Amino acid sequence: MMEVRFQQSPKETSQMNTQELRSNFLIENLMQDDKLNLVYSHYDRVIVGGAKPVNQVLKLEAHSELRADYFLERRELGIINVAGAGKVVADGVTYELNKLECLYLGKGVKEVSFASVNANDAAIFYLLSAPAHATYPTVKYSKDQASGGDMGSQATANKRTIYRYIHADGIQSCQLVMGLTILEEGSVWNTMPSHTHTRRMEAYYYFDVKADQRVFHFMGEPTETRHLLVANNEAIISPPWSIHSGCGTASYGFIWGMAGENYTYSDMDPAPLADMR
Ligand SMILES: O=C[C@H](O)[C@@H](O)CC(=O)C(=O)O
Ligand SMILES: [Zn+2]
Repeated sequence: MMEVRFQQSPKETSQMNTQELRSNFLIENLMQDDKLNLVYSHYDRVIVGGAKPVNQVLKLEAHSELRADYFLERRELGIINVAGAGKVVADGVTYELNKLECLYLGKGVKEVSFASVNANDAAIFYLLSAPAHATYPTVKYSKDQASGGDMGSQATANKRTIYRYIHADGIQSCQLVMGLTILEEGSVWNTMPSHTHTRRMEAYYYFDVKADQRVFHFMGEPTETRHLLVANNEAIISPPWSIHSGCGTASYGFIWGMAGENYTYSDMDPAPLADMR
């Protein structure tokens, strides 16, 4: 199933109540047993998806909205598994994907399916897709192959490691940039000080959030911040003009991904705390 979400202006967003914010920017129920769910965002035409195969093999279908013969006819796809051992089959080739391994599939791959190795320890695949106009090769990366970077400090409760998988110095793509961030135990803040990049939208997917914990995710223009209460395995569509930053009630991990004008991970416009409201 695929849901389509259109864009919202900064002004419109500033007038939304909690439920309106949630239904526009939060993706609940992304990961459901034996389902492949997709949300098509009109911000840079990025598709956020989730596949949780338990007893079944799940196929990536071309939804009619794409008017394409197959999903990756004019798109590229990044896949990261956040749970038990899994398998992705792409045009007959099987790729085993363990927790926090990433697979990039380029434009032109016709058949894609997802399966778990053990039904009682199912894989959970997070998917992020953007339009593509050239084919880059299929590449798999483990977490160790990703270029890492330690950020933040214990004193500001944001000691974390950033793993970049799909980016200029890693797996090559047309426009997709993708990786993940792991917070150290006791660290709860991500992306603080926060930033915007009006040249690229961003999608967040929070994982390893304990069942009784939550992340307060902050969004909005730097001078009009709002928040969303986020539980495990939920995703967020972050408009290009919005900050994206979160504070958990315990540590967690999240997958970030971007698409849009440029391909420069470090291109960020800082939103200094003193200027934020
Ligand atoms: O544009 C980059 C993204 O917002 C994230 O990579 C930031 C992040 O993972 C972090 O600071 O924890
Ligand atoms: Zn960002």
